[in-house]
Amino acid sequence: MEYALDNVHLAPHPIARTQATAARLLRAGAIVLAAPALTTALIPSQKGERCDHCHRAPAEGRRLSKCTGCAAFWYCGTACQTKQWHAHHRRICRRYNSYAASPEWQAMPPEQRTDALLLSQLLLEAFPKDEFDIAGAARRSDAVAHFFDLRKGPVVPDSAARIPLCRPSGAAAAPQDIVEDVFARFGNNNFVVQSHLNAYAHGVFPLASRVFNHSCVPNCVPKYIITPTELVTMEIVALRDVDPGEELTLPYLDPALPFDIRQRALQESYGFACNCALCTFQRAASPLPPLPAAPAQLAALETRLCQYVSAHVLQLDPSAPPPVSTGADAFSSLPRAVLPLLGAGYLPALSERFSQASHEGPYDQALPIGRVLLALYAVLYPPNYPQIGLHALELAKTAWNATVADARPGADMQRLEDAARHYLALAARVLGTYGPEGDAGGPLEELRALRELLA
Ligand SMILES: C[S@@+](CC[C@H](N)C(=O)[O-])C[C@H]1O[C@@H](n2cnc3c(N)ncnc32)[C@H](O)[C@@H]1O
Repeated sequence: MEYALDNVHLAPHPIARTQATAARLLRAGAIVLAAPALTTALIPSQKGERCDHCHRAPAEGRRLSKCTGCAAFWYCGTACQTKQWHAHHRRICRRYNSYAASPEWQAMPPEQRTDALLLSQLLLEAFPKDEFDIAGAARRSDAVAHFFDLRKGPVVPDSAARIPLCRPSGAAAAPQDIVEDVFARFGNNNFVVQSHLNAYAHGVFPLASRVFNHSCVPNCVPKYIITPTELVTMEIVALRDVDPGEELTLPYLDPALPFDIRQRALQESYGFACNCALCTFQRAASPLPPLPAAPAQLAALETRLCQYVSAHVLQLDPSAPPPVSTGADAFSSLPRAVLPLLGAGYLPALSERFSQASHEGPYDQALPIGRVLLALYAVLYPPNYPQIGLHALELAKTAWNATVADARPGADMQRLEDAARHYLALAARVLGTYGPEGDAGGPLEELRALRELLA
């Protein structure tokens, strides 16, 4: 199989079959590859909220129109409806409601319903005339050819192989071996489609799946471009400058998840043991020492973490000198004393505390919590990872809110404004690298608005 890839070479890989390497110097923010979707399906909570074809949410004052046949698919216009009708919907429109009312469908959890529909659609698109000939289907469409060139995931449990399908009436049912052949590639290849990091659909993007391996210290991330009347496109963005010949990797899961959870998920869903630099570091550090029970001791560890990050990774405060990087990954020279902060439970609890304080106030008190969270993100995520940018934006908004809502005699307005500007500049750098994606508005718009307030 030949791939027309300008920025990427496919080179052999001892375990993962192939790896993508940079064909030339790729700068931070470069779009390494644009991969169109073969098919997508909205998650249940988004049905009726977005167009089932192009995923646009209706503009204010506008409504989506329902398919008059099944009243279960929604479109932003006739162009989208016509495209989806011809792609697959005409064959299942009449069957959809009895399918969705069936006990098998009702028994499925929401994510599995999305995958069941995705599987039904993919079979309809790959075999429009019910001929069920994989070689013939691959000859007709590059995307289908790329899909059948994907690796299968670990063994599919029997129950999952019998996932209920929405089948067209009066047509030959896809043979079970073909259904299983297709479904076996779902768990380790498909993507959760997001807008501003909020999941809203599942999608099959065969070219991206064929090309990129995983790392918990990735140098690229996917983002999703919503275009009227088109299926969503995935763009792979470089997070930093990548030298020619370096492997290009994506995160298959959130690198900030605890080490053992990442390992288990990668083994169960993707069939490999991750040996990236972060996993190697965390494997050597296991088992982690427990978190101290005394609040003062915990606070001392948090201070130590922030000192390390300020000195070597990221300027946490406007008045601090720029960090002196060690040149290695941020976690590799982490002081042993702060290892308890990498334990399961600490990050989610800290994130919850920040979220609560930054929404309810007092905002000034949310800032030190958010600063520790930023330090932890700077250790666990690679530079320019979008979560760092979104969190820096939240910190900037929290500091600005503190200047407005917490205004009181003696409050240090200048310090708060300086903090807001500092976090805003960080957010702009990171989110600027990630670039526009997803729904209109969103973080880049919020950045612009806050910049005007601070001018
Ligand atoms: C989305 S595909 C990636 C493309 C893959 N190289 C190929 O040739 O199709 C996912 C599969 O690639 C392999 N893989 C991806 N990242 C890996 C890694 N870091 N180490 C070992 N295998 C990996 C696993 O077999 C996984 O199920």
